[in-house]
Amino acid sequence: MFQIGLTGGIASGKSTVVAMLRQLGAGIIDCDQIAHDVVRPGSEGLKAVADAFGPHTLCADGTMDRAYIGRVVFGNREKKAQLEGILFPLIQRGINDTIEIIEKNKKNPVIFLDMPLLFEIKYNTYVDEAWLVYVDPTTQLSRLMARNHYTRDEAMARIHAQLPIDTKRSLAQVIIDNTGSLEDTEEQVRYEWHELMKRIQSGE
Ligand SMILES: CC(C)(COP(=O)(O)OP(=O)(O)OC[C@H]1O[C@@H](n2cnc3c(N)ncnc32)[C@H](O)[C@@H]1O)[C@@H](O)C(=O)NCCC(=O)NCCS
Ligand SMILES: Nc1ncnc2c1ncn2[C@@H]1O[C@H](COP(=O)(O)OP(=O)(O)OP(=O)(O)O)[C@@H](O)[C@H]1O
Repeated sequence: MFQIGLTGGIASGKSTVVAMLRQLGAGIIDCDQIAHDVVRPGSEGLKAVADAFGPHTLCADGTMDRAYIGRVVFGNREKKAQLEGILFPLIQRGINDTIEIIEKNKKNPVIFLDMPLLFEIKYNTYVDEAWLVYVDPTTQLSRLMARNHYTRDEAMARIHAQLPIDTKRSLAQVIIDNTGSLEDTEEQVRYEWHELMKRIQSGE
């Protein structure tokens, strides 16, 4: 089944575009959601993170203190690599399981993997196409700060934890520019979806 890696910078609008693609009939794999699932309370993933990052990893209710871990890893290359070393294999297993389920259902002509780190972990070599949700850096910063109530420094630490958006632009086959209005983005998504259906039907 045709697989597309959908990526972008943090707060570029991946979830927003994914909602539009789901409406059009795409199968979706949300890697952020899988990353949350693998550290659910009582999971092997959360135990491994707590063993590595100490007692502050856990909130009183047994869930992972995401804000604490975020403060530790964003802006610290070694700590981020340590967390990724624990979670990536578990996330990969979750992706494979989900692809199997979607392919068995045979309801979707194409699967979009919503993967923030598609290019960072070179996963683009495993998919048929890479689509980028682009947003200009100024708009990205203001949307991230508004959505997560981060300070400018907190937002920048997260933006700089990924490849520069222009590097991602050079690696993508399709670019959806989400800088403008949601209506403008929706028009681009519809156009690219219909172009994709033509490519799949012609067997390109
Ligand atoms: C560090 C954590 C705990 C912070 O949790 P928090 O709830 O604040 O953020 P959330 O998980 O919603 O991620 C928000 C955005 O941060 C960015 N981000 C997440 N992980 C990473 C990473 N390892 N490197 C760079 N950016 C990342 C992505 O753009 C993501 O969409 C969390 O991001 C995490 O567990 N990251 C490691 C797993 C991972 O790499 N997931 C992303 C790819 S699947
Ligand atoms: N075209 C747009 N115009 C105005 N606001 C937008 C637009 N697209 C997205 N947003 C807003 O910007 C924020 C980020 O969008 P979204 O959550 O879809 O990004 P994301 O790439 O999925 O984020 P993350 O990397 O954190 O998962 C949200 O608050 C969303 O409502």
